[in-house]
Amino acid sequence: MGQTIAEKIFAAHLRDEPFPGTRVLDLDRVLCHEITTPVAIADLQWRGKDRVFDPDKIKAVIDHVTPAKDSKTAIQAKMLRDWARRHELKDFFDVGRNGVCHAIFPEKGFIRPGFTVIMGDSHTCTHGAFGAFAAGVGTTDLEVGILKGVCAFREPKTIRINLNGELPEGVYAKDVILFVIGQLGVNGATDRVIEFHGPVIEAMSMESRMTLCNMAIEAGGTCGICPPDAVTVDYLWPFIAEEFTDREAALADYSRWLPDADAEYDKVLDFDLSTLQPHVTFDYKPDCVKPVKEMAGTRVDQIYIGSCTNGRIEDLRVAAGILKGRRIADSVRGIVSPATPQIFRQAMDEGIMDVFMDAGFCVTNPTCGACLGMSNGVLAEGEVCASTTNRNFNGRMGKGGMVHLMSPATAAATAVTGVITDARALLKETAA
Ligand SMILES: CC(C)[C@H](C(=O)O)[C@@H](O)C(=O)O
Ligand code: SF4
Repeated sequence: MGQTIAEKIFAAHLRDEPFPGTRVLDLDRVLCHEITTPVAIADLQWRGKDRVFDPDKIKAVIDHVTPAKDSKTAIQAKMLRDWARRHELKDFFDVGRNGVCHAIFPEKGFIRPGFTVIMGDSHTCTHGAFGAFAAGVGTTDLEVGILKGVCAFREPKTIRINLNGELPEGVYAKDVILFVIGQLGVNGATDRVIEFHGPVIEAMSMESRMTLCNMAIEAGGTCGICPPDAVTVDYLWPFIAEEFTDREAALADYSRWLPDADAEYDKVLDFDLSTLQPHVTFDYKPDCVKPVKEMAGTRVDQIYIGSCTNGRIEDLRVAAGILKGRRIADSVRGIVSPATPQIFRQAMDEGIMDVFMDAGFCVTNPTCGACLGMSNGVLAEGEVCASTTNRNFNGRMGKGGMVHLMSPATAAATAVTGVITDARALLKETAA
């Protein structure tokens, strides 16, 4: 019987099969941040097991609230920092060099096709964009991962989603994933891996594929996976050039992770996206989605562009394309958080930061901050935020606040008008 991508990765990493349906896998990466890892560190210390399985394979960053905003977050950061130093982790990103975990780790080339990756963070699924199996885990699994470099998973069942056609202009990966979550529902992929296929994926950059896989968890998915291809190889080339004679050789090697033609899927879904509209969420669940035009005119107070979903250079470029020569509405405040220092610098070099500042945006350092309502843009009760993030749960960005999830293009257009707006209308104006 043929295998899916996840089944191939599982077979190549199998360490043990303690019970039928459960597989213990060797891990290639254990990723850490300052919110969940300190809990694991404290417990390992308490058990007298303050050790790490491999200081090269464990990567750590302070990203959720940084620089620290109060004593609590300062202590969390210090615990991670002291631990990273104590165990001589090869890669640890502290203030000044830090960025949002799911943006900075791929940017440094840490994720490769066929890898197994865990992190104490639900959006670890992002890394599946590279053809890896990447899953968010709880504290106990994180502790075992740190200590032994293994993790137990259920046998992977996969939903295959074929994204057919060609995305219309002004429609982006975020619109695709919001639409897909709307179709699946918030539990539609629970305990399932989502394999994305089709011409829409093939045409996507790695940044867009990360946006797509990032929100697999919002449909309950363990991991979103894109098949590795020439786009993957091009993105990784600076990091893998010494391993392979040329890009063709890398592509040939990575092709072993592609699913077999006779792979068995739990479900296969086909969507033709040739007429897809920009999408936005309403209410407090990520599967409550509508075309932007049905929400047009909805008042907002704040616009947030950033996060592990949409804080990458491609996102900032799209938003700046709409903001250039325009100012945000007097009734709103705009906040942009480039997801990593490299993205920040690139945006400065390309004049994108000037566009944001001229438009009236506040530019913050790279951090999760506002995304989970912890710093740099918390909403007051009754306030509404147009946001490029991935969660619209009640109070997510501040108690009593409401979040509408959307693409960077829709967010930028909404900043200009002060109400939810289809960016294509503004783009037409620019062209005229
Ligand atoms: C802090 C962390 C545990 C959390 C997560 O796992 O998702 C955060 O990143 C989020 O997005 O809410
Ligand atoms: S940017 Fe938001 S969703 Fe992503 S890891 Fe940070 S808090 Fe979680």
